[in-house]
Amino acid sequence: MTQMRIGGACLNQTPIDWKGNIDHIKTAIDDARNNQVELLCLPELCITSYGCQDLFLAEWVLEEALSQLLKLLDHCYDITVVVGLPIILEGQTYNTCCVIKDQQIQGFYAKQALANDGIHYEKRWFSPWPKNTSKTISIQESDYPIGDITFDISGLQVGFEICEDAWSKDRPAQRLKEKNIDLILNPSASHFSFNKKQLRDHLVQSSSSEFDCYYLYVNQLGNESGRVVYDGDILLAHNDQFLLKNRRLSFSDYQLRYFDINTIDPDYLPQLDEDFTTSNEEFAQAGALALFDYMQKTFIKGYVLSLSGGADSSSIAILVAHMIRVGIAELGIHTLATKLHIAEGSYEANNPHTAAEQITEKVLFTAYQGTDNSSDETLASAKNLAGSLGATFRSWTIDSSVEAAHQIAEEAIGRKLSWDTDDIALQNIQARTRSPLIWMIANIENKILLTTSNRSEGDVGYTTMDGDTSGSLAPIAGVDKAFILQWLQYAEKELGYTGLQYVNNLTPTAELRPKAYSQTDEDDLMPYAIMVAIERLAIFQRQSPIQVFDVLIDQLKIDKELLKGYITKFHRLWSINQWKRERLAPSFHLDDFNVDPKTWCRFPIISSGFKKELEDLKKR
Ligand SMILES: Nc1ncnc2c1ncn2[C@@H]1O[C@H](COP(=O)(O)OP(=O)(O)OC[C@H]2O[C@@H]([n+]3cccc(C(=O)O)c3)[C@H](O)[C@@H]2O)[C@@H](O)[C@H]1O
Ligand SMILES: Nc1ncnc2c1ncn2[C@@H]1O[C@H](COP(=O)(O)OP(=O)(O)OP(=O)(O)O)[C@@H](O)[C@H]1O
Ligand SMILES: NC(=O)CC[C@H](N)C(=O)O
Repeated sequence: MTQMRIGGACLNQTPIDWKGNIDHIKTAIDDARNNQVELLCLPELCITSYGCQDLFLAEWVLEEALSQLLKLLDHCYDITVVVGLPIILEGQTYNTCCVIKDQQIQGFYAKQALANDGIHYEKRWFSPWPKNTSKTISIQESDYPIGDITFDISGLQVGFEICEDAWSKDRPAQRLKEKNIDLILNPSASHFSFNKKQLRDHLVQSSSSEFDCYYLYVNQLGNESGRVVYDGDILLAHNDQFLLKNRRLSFSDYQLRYFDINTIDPDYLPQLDEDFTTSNEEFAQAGALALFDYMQKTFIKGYVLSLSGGADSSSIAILVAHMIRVGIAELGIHTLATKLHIAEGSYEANNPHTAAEQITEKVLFTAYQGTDNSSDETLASAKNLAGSLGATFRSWTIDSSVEAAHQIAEEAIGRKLSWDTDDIALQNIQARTRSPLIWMIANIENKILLTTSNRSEGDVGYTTMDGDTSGSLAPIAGVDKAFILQWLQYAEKELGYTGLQYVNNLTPTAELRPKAYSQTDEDDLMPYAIMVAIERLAIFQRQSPIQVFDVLIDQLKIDKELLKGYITKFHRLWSINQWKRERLAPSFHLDDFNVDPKTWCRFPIISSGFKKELEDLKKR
């Protein structure tokens, strides 16, 4: 029974940031060595970073990755390190991890099952390694084994699964069991989505008993390349028991956890950190982390937000403020400020509460842009919320610009505009008039304009293109409106953002029609709860309109014709608005699906719009 201190380190990497990535790797190795860790596992593809996309098709990237690996060897003294990188062999690129023991390469395990569903497109870049085979790769005149291989590390028999390998039916672990492997290492890049942690936990725990081994799982961390957040799990299990479990979604560059396996010390206890459990907790932390990494990695000076006092824009203001507050709590004031490029001396270094407000004022610029159709309630809501967070807040009206646009358009078309004939155009010009002003502030302040699009709006195109869609990052476009509404209640009551009390008492409205029309989103569309139910079946579960109807007629207990109307409206609006989804700003993947064509959901821009299927539904 080989006793050994084994460890895992999650890393927050960035595509082709060679220096930054290697620095994180070296720091984690030093930390591990200083703590007498003998075997350290790092995440999948951590030299290049996982999200390099088509850069993996560029030969120079593969060459540079190998050259970085070779430069890293010297640093791997008195320790065994598992480090991930792409490797090219006989014209094929493989997703591998390299085992380095005391500065010497021992070989490369190559991934067999490539992740190619949901947000993953690995088959575009990599070839799957055929099971039960291995080859030799020559690097600088030395030969190393590569493929479906295992390693003897100081008497410990070690095998691998790289991320998707473990999620596939024909798992390498089944064959590793036959080889009496002691330890399976799983370097991963497994993206965050609500409640997915439970799947990972189950995978690691059950693998340890099913394959009768220690199972160590190490995930990538943070918003690596713009859209996707990685949880940074470090999990170790044996005999169905967890021995290591860290708190996910850390703001640190890396986290290290280690454990002495096969120890004879009966008092040596599992080290299990408290973690986020609910989707509400996860949304707050993952959203804040995604914005934090976006800001620190792009070197921008902060965020600009057109703040209406309604649910969508307010939820984004909270996420930005939360980024600063949890960042201070985890990293301390100075480190958080440094990472956000905030000058020392511009905040109180010893008072977290005051510093949070001072940093929020610098990072977040908000503006209320009223029209005749805006209400006192939304203005008060926006002002109070911004004030409670310490954000910069300005208020102005856009009526004169809207009026000027009316006059020019009326002259151009030779008639007066009216709400009876030009409803949508008159709504859209207001949303569009807000856009140039708030973009201008973003330009002046060198900040990113956040767009407030949510997933429900994306479904049905309930948003003005180049108006309220304006912006270069859409933090909440991955979640539906019903989720946002209930999350705001949670944020007020559980996270202590009491400035939300006004927001939480408003009914969602675009405030684009004159007040006499008393416009609400749900009157324009349908109840959000119904839209979310239709969306889940039609988009996530890929059911036909009739299949959606058959499920919901039992579930919702609403009038048959009314339900048919909602389903028809959803599909009609979904189809004609694909072009809009193609133009939404990049968003974070947070739920188990999204409607962003660049990640989870592809749909034709031109289609029949479910013509036959909706006619069939009518006859149901
Ligand atoms: N297939 C296609 N491919 C490419 N482009 C296409 C297209 N079909 C129409 N278009 C173009 O798109 C234009 C229509 O799109 P767009 O101008 O965005 O406007 P549209 O989608 O017609 O209207 C915007 C909707 O969003 C609602 N809204 C707006 C703003 C804020 C809020 C809120 O909740 O606060 C709600 C508003 O009440 C209205 O129902 C057409 O005039 C046409 O030029
Ligand atoms: N009076 C306003 N001042 C500033 N921005 C506004 C104003 N009205 C609308 N906007 C911008 O347009 C976006 C779209 O409006 P929308 O109504 O969809 O969102 P919301 O107002 O944040 O939430 P809700 O839909 O719950 O009212 C807002 O999020 C905001 O960015
Ligand atoms: N990198 C991967 O192989 C990821 C795929 C895996 N199914 C996950 O999401 O965790």
